[in-house]
Amino acid sequence: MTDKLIIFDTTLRDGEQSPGASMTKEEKVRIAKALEKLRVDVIEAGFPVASPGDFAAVQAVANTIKDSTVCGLARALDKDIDCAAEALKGAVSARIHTFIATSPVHMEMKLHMSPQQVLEQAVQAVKRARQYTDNVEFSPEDAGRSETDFLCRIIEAVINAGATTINIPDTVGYTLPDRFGKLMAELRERIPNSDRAIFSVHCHNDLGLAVANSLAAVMNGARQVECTINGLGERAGNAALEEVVMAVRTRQDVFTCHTDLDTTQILTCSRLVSNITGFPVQPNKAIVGANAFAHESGIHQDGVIKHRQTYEIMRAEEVGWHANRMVLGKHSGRNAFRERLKQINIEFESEEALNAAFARFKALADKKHEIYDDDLQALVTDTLTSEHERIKLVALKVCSEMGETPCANLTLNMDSVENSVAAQGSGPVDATFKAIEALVNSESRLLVYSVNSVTGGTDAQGEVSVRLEKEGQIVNGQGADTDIVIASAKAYLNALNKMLTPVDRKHPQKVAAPV
Ligand SMILES: CC(=O)SCCNC(=O)CCNC(=O)[C@H](O)C(C)(C)COP(=O)(O)OP(=O)(O)OC[C@H]1O[C@@H](n2cnc3c(N)ncnc32)[C@H](O)[C@@H]1OP(=O)(O)O
Ligand SMILES: CC(C)C(=O)C(=O)O
Repeated sequence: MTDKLIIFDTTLRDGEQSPGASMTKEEKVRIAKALEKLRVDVIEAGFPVASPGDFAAVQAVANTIKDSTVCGLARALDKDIDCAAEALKGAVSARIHTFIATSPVHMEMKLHMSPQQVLEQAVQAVKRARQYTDNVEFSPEDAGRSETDFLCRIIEAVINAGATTINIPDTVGYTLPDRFGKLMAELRERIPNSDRAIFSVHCHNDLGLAVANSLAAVMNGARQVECTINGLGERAGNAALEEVVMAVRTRQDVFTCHTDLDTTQILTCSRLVSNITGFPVQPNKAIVGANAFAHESGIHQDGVIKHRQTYEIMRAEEVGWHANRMVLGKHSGRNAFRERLKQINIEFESEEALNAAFARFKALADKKHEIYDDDLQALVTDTLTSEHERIKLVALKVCSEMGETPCANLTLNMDSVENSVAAQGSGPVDATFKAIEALVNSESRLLVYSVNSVTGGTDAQGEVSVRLEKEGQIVNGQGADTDIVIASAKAYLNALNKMLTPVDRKHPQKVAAPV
């Protein structure tokens, strides 16, 4: 039996630091539940001292999750640590993660502290955290640019103070795999009490090396990897969980460790995170991109038909894809629909939820020849997110003709009252958004608008993402339909519904209520 590699997911903390990826408490809990089902070992749920909203989110995750350890981040300050401990009180298994920067540039220019002061503050922080839990992680921030001698001194001291996990972050994505691997080996070898802690790694992707650096560290003894779903994270992101996990699983000839993850849940997690944050997954993204297991050219197809391993190093099913083409169409019934969704790891909590998704499926099958797994994922996500919306799209008709100003005739149901309006715009989507605003009057600003084709062909579903801003509050919305104008209207309304639902947002005072 090989060693266990601990998977520490930080989608809800470092992932959320990605500009525009801010999540509500409810969204964090939904993602945490999916991560628990994926069987990640540790979920870093947030930075409790950052805001009352993040405190509440970490608390909600801690109170919900039973099978994964829930972790909260804290600077090396008493108030941060006390706050994290308070937020984590309800957790079955809790970890406090405290950090302080150790690179010369951070210590001198940011913290204005000497190395000795940093060392003493780190020790004090770990001791404080140990008063609350015996599961304490310490990170020397910017370790990738820190002096190795100082790293050895501070790590030895924090282990003596009670740190049980030592995380080595490449905070700015500066290191190279070979050197980073050697750093991990050297630290483990030189620090006399290194065997009393688990060594971990946390890499950023500024040079596109986050996964490579993480794997180099694992090859040199790291037994925890910090990563995020879809590689979400500050700036260029963190190491992608799906890539790290599948590399270790696929190359068991090289790695002397394994993870306990249920990898078949990877795709579901990826879709959920993409849907909630509004960050689409690029088609050629490893493991979870739409093309990751698609074969397009004749020679490849010929090889795969003769022997799958000619061009496949993993099976699509291992990460939640269904390798075979969908055979669902407009003549399929509810049971086939339910069965197919079960196979791609989607289950419904109620018969009503299934019926709503089935009705959409039938409407889509009338418009589209083939329904792929991607279409089903988009359709179901759309169903799940639209269940509790205050504003619903009832009807939309757009006129777009060369030489004429495009116009949109729109009917919305707002809090059970139907209203209609006509509006003009510079294009059909613009006219639609103007019509929505004429009825809702949210006074929000459109920051981002993007369209993604879910599958190939002119009858593919368009997946639209929008980002709206109002008085500092930013929300993302998604919508999918074979008609991209309707998908756009759905996405805009999805964002407005989030904005207009005044439930426990990070800045509740800024939520616009009037409809
Ligand atoms: C590498 C990483 O990803 S670390 C995590 C980064 N994530 C975040 O910063 C998101 C959450 N952050 C926040 O909400 C805010 O920055 C807060 C609540 C933590 C602090 O807010 P403020 O008190 O207004 O401070 P501000 O953010 O302006 O500056 C950070 C302060 O913390 C200090 N600091 C930074 N890191 C640490 C640390 N690990 N331990 C102790 N102090 C630290 C800085 O030196 C600075 O102190 P100063 O005000 O005396 O100059
Ligand atoms: C808090 C630490 C681990 C971090 O996020 C980083 O250094 O990137």
